[in-house]
Amino acid sequence: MPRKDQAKVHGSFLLGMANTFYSISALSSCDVDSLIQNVSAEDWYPISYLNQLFEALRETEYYNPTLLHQAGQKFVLAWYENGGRNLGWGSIGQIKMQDNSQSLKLVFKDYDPERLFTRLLALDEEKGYAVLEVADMLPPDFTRAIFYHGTFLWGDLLWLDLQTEILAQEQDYTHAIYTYHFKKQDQQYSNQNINEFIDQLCLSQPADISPEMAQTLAWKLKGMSAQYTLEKQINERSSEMLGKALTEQVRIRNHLEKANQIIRLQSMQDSLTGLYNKRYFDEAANDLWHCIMRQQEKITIYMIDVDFFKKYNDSYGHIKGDEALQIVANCIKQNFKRQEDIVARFGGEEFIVATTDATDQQINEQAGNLIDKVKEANIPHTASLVAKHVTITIGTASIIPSEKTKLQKLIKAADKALYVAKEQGRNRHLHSVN
Ligand SMILES: Nc1nc2c(ncn2[C@@H]2O[C@H](COP(=O)(O)OP(=O)(O)OP(=O)(O)O)[C@@H](O)[C@H]2O)c(=O)[nH]1
Repeated sequence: MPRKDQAKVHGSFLLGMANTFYSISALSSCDVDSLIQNVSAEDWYPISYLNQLFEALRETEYYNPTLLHQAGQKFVLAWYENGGRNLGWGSIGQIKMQDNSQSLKLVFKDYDPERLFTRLLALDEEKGYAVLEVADMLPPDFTRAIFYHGTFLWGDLLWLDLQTEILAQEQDYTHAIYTYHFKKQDQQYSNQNINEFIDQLCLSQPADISPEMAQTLAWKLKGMSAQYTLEKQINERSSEMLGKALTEQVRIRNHLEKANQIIRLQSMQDSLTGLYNKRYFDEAANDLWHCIMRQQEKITIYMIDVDFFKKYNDSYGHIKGDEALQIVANCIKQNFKRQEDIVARFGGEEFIVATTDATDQQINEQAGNLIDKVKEANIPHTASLVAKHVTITIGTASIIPSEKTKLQKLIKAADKALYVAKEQGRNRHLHSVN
């Protein structure tokens, strides 16, 4: 008798595990047959050999299903799979066999008697055979693939045959009663007398399921199958709904983001000219003020006012007045293009710019250029008292910010310069000397 962990495997063998179910059940009985023809069940393989074999198998295009290693319930198996190759390992946990001093004991493990029907039809410890009946939802092809026409050593039990009685056929499952025939391993049994033994066994121990029992089982299994189908449907439906909900959530979020962006933009923009509004200017100029204070540079404020704009509105109408303001706003935008320049509509026909222009010359140039740009825009203004086109007046003031000074004071100084420039005749620029 071989040691339990070095048990000898007799005959051919093909084992499929649940996770390889698809590849095996996809084979027809005929395919399984031809595969088994080439199976060579071998003695125990040492693990080092197995490792070598694993490596070799990776290089091989085709190979046959072979039990590479088995110790008790644990096994390692290689098999051919649709032109590819596969290796499996696992254990048989459902039924555990124990060998207690030569006598056979069956221990049912991990069994839910409510779920499956199992019973020992026959057990002869002296002769060493057992017949086990199991009702399951495993399709016969799968079960046959596990035990197909081979002998399988299970503990010290040799599996001999499998008979199937179909109870019910569902869309996904065949509910069946499987009758497993085991015998205690004994070297004296050749393949031939094993077959004789099976014949005897089948004759003497037919699986007897009463019609009532068969009906109860079929009903139970149908219930399980229906529950499974329902769960599957619910899962599919809930994932579909979840998918839709997530898509909707993303859509709403994008929509909200866009809306927020618009609101943010609207809250800082003047709708007529597209320039920043006064509120934004106050915040941004304040930041610039503190930044410039740290760097001890100059900050300059430009106050820009359209001349005789009331007269313009009176002569050309409010809509034309709006258009004129847009053109002037555009000229200002074109004139102050540096990143740190803050250009805003201060209110009405008045605009404000904060820059870091440092020298009087730079300030004069910028203001002069802007006056020229507005002139070049050539917006007719026959009611103006200083030109035939729209003109602007600019007042500027600059300072190196400090804790003692205030931005508002600088704006006031620029506004004062604007006022003085207006007094001096408009269409000009005046820089505050303070
Ligand atoms: N079309 C139009 N007019 C505006 C807008 N905002 C303010 N105004 C007009 O701008 C004019 C400003 O008039 P005033 O403050 O007297 O200034 P002004 O006529 O330009 O005179 P000076 O600045 O002294 O040259 C008013 O008639 C306002 O109605 C606007 O958005 N669109």
